[in-house]
Amino acid sequence: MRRTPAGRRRYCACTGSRREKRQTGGKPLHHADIQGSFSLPRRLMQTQCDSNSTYNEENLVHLVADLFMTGTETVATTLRWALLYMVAFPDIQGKVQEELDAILEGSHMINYEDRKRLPYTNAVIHEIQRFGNIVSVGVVRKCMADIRLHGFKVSKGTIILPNLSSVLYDPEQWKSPREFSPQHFLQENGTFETKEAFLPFSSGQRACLGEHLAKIELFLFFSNLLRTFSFQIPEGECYPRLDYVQAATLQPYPYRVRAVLR
Ligand code: HEM
Repeated sequence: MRRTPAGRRRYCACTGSRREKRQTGGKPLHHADIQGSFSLPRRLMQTQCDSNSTYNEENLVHLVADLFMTGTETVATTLRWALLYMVAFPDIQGKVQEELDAILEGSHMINYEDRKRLPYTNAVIHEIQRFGNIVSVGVVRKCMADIRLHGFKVSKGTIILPNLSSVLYDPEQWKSPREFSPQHFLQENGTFETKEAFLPFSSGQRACLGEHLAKIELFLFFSNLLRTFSFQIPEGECYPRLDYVQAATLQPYPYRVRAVLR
């Protein structure tokens, strides 16, 4: 937030009552006056006077904070589950590495398109997300109107929590929902297939905005890590816990891992 030397925020006076306004000799500042004194992004300056625009400094700050929070915690937590499952199920880790070695040429820099040539690796990443189920109860939403949903009346103002675990662990959708099994995403001939019930990013109009970015990040980090290192339980350490700690997302218990250069 930009401040004047006196420490007060400076906004264009024509942006509406919610905005703090600085008076100069009794006259409110107009955005044209502010423009010269500090630099808001040009586009933001243009929308300051448009009361219908939601593109303003306050929203921008919230959006950037959202992106940092939703964009870092989620992928990092999924990768922590990924390494945990790889040390817990070394045979699956071995099969991923076999596939990476067989398909990718030595000096090839992995890119997202490569997932199409790596069905087993892709299936393992999907299973990590399904089994890890990090956003088990989705983001809190509020119903904006009286509606009927599958015969149920939902009143305006009702708080709704989408239960994503109910689909990710649905026994009617998955052969062995409580087991870590990449086969959930593989056809009999080894071809990758996703499922409608694979909804770690939720669905509908307010589904995760970062889904595509998250998928790219997960694929690139996971495949590069497994191509370079083998992950093991350090000598003398117990088999790691696979249950979760409840936080904003479902987290693995802290664990130590040994990364051996391949
Ligand atoms: C493994 C990674 C991720 C998972 C599992 C995940 C999951 C979710 C879920 C379940 C929601 C709630 C959707 C709903 O309420 O129906 C959500 C919302 C959101 N996610 Fe993600 N997310 C991930 C990564 C990211 C990344 C990388 C970004 C951005 C860089 C991001 C940005 C957002 C935003 C902005 C929303 C709010 C969307 C809205 O309210 O319209 N997410 N995410």
